Amino acid sequence: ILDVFVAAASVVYTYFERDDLLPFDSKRLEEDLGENFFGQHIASNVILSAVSLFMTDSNPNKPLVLSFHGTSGTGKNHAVKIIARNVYEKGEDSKHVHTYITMHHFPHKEMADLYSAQLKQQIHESVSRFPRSMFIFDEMEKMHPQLIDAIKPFLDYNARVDGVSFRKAIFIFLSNTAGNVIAGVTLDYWREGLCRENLWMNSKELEIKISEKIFNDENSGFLYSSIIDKHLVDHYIPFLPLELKHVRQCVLVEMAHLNVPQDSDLADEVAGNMPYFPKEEKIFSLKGCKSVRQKLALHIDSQRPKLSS
Ligand SMILES: Nc1ncnc2c1ncn2[C@@H]1O[C@H](COP(=O)(O)OP(=O)(O)OP(=O)(O)O)[C@@H](O)[C@H]1O
Repeated sequence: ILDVFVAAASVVYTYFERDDLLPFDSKRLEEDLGENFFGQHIASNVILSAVSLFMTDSNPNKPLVLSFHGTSGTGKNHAVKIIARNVYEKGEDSKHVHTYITMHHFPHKEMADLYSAQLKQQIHESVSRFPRSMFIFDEMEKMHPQLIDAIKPFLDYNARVDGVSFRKAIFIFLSNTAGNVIAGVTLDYWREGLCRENLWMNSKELEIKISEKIFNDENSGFLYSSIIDKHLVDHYIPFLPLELKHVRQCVLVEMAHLNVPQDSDLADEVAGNMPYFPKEEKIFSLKGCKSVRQKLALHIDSQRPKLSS
C-alpha cells in the first residue's frame, strides 16, 4: 500500500511540477529573441545561453540569478516577458511568475521588517508548490538592502530552506543602476566609428565598469547588500541605449499591434520625432522604445479627418 501511495504521490508531484511549464526549446527562444528583441546583442546572447543551460539541466546546483541593467525603455521588462513566454504556457501571466515592483510593493522603508518576513514566506511557499517558479524584482536600485538580504538565502549554492530546495527557481533583478555607464561606453564606441555589434562584455572594460558602478553606487541597494560579496548573481547583463533604427523597428511592431498597415514613412516619422541624446549627435533614444505605441497612436489620430464642431 505504501508503494502505491508513493507512486501516486510521485505522479501528482510530476503533474504539478509540469503544470504550465512548456517543454523547453532553445531554438524557439533564439528565434523569439532574434525576431522581437532589437539592438541588444549582448543581452540576447547571455540570456539565450544562461536560460538554455539552466532549463536543460535537470539538477542545477543553484537557482538562476540574472541582473538586468540599462536606462529606461531599453527592453529589460520586455526581455523578462520573452523569457517567461518561453518557459511557461501562459508566459508572464503564469501563476508561477511573481513580480515585485519596489515602490509599489515595498513603498515604506520603515516597514522593511514586515516586508522581509512576507517576502520570505511568499518565495518559500511558491517554490515549495512549484520549484520552477520565477521571481522578478523591478526597480532593484530602490529596494531596501534588508529586503535584498532577505532574498539571499534563496539564491545560494544548493539553497535549501526549511526542507525546500530553490535550485530550480529563476530570479531576475531589473535596475537602471549603471545605465549611464553602459550608455557612455556605447557612445564612446560609436564616436570611434566602431560597429555596435562588436561591443561585448570584455570590450572597453564594459564588465568591470558595470560592476564598479553597481558595487559603488550609493543609490543602489546592492551596495549595502551581501548578495554581491557572495557572488550569487550569475550574470550582470547590460542593456545598450537604442538607436533610431531600433526605435523604428519598435514602431513597426506597434503598427501590427494596433492593426494598422505597415507604413515605412510613418515609421520613420514617429521614430524621428522621439527625443535623442547626446544633444549634439542625437544618437540614442532618450526613452528607448518606451511610449512608442502612444506616439504612433497620436500620429495616426492626427492624420484622421477632424470632425467639425
Ligand atoms: N530592445 C527592445 N526590443 C524590442 N522592443 C523593445 C525593446 N526595448 C523596449 N521595447 C519596447 O518598449 C516597451 C518598453 O520597454 P521596457 O518596459 O522593456 O523597458 P525597461 O528597460 O524595462 O524600462 P524601465 O527601466 O523604465 O522599466 C516594451 O514593452 C517593448 O514593447
